[in-house]
Amino acid sequence: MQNSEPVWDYVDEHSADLIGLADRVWGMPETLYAEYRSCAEHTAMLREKGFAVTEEVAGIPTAVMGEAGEGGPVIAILGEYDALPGLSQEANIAEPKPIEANGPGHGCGHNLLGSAALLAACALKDWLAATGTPGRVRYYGCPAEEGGAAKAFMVRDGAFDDVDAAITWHPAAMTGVAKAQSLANTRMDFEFTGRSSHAAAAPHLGRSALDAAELMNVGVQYLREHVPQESRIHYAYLNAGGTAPNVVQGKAKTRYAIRSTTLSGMFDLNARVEKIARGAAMMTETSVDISIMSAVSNMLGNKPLDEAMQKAFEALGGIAFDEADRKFAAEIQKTLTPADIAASYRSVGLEPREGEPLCDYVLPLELEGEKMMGSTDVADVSWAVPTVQAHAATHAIGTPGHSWQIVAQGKAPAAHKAMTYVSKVMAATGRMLMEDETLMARVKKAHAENLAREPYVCPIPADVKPPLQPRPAAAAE
Ligand SMILES: Nc1ccc(C(=O)N[C@@H](CCC(=O)O)C(=O)O)cc1
Repeated sequence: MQNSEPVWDYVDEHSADLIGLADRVWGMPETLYAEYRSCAEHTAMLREKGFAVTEEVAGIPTAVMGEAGEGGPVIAILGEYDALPGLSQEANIAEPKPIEANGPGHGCGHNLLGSAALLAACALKDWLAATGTPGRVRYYGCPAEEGGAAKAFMVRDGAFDDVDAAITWHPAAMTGVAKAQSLANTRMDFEFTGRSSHAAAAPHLGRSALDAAELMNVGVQYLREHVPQESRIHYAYLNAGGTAPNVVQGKAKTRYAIRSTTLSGMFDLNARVEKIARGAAMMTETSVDISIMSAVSNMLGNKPLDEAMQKAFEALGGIAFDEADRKFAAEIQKTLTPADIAASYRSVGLEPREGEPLCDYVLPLELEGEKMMGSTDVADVSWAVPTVQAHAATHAIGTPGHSWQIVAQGKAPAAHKAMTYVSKVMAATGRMLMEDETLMARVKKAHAENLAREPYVCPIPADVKPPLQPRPAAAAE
């Protein structure tokens, strides 16, 4: 049973347009600061819906902001539209089939994320206008969540300085308020420089940068025993020096992701990994250049905001999937292992169940699941302003993140239902914040208490700029 809520009709009025946007963005997957076409689509939609548009937020060409309303509190709704490399996949089939070999794909559902956020902003805009309520709603189109920390750069640039609270969501297997838990994460690059030489004729004259990179990795393997349990350290080779074994490699480059449950813990860990890199350079008589590519904080929670959003979820009830939705989700589940399916339940604190392809209920707020060990740049917004995040079931229970199965389900009717649904949850939460001054006061008090415990230090050094990508020729005017 759905109780009535003044903003929901406005969501329904705009939902067809925004579902169209989600499907178009699905079809033009763009990664890490190259989201020129997706951002242009979001910008055009903001204009069509009558928002005042600010382009290139924080100097990032693929970030956009739209505002509507006057006076009152400022509520930010955060959207994303970046895709992932290597996950190209056709829609609405339950077998792996890339559209373009090794091409990008929406493997984290950000085509839905951005569109549903913009839909919620449209509904709040109409409601503000219809009721004459003082208040402003902003849609922030944020690029490069996957590794680019765009929101952290936007926070650093002051993009949220006059915002009172932020609302967002993420596509998921289960529906409910997202627990405020994520790891702070620094992406640090290590470029070793040695001296190349003939590996057989004059090895004694060479100094191997590849050896240095490998010794650093070995050093970090030993470090793992002596770090707090919930740390994560992983790496990729950006340059292994070349393909010729008869060359002493003069250059090698790795990228590390260094993660911890707290900001201060991450800063400690960063310093320890840096020491190992310098040790490896010393051992091999090479030099190392260390730079931070991007970094995000851990997520801060806000109990009064979580409780307000839970009310919106409960007023709305679960997502009304139909038999066709369940049938396709069941087909997808056949491509998953029992462990995949059990993991979805355990992550939210439920015992695994059989014969349930889609989540059509709302999780209770008290349910304690497993800690989320990933990272997100929403966390930096959560330090800047009180922030709440919803999860809505856009895909079959058990679907792993960053998989072809997410892409395949990314413009299915079930995903569209979840998108409209979660827009209603976000719009209702925003409406409560705009109307209820005592709620806003409690939300702000909880936020101030969080910051009093540990102040925010931007995890990105002052001299590091976002790794922007040039505008592709095809997208130029
Ligand atoms: N609700 C979610 C938010 C983020 C992610 C995620 O996979 N994030 C990436 C990138 C995170 C980052 O910005 O450091 C990661 O953890 O590696 C997954 C679910």
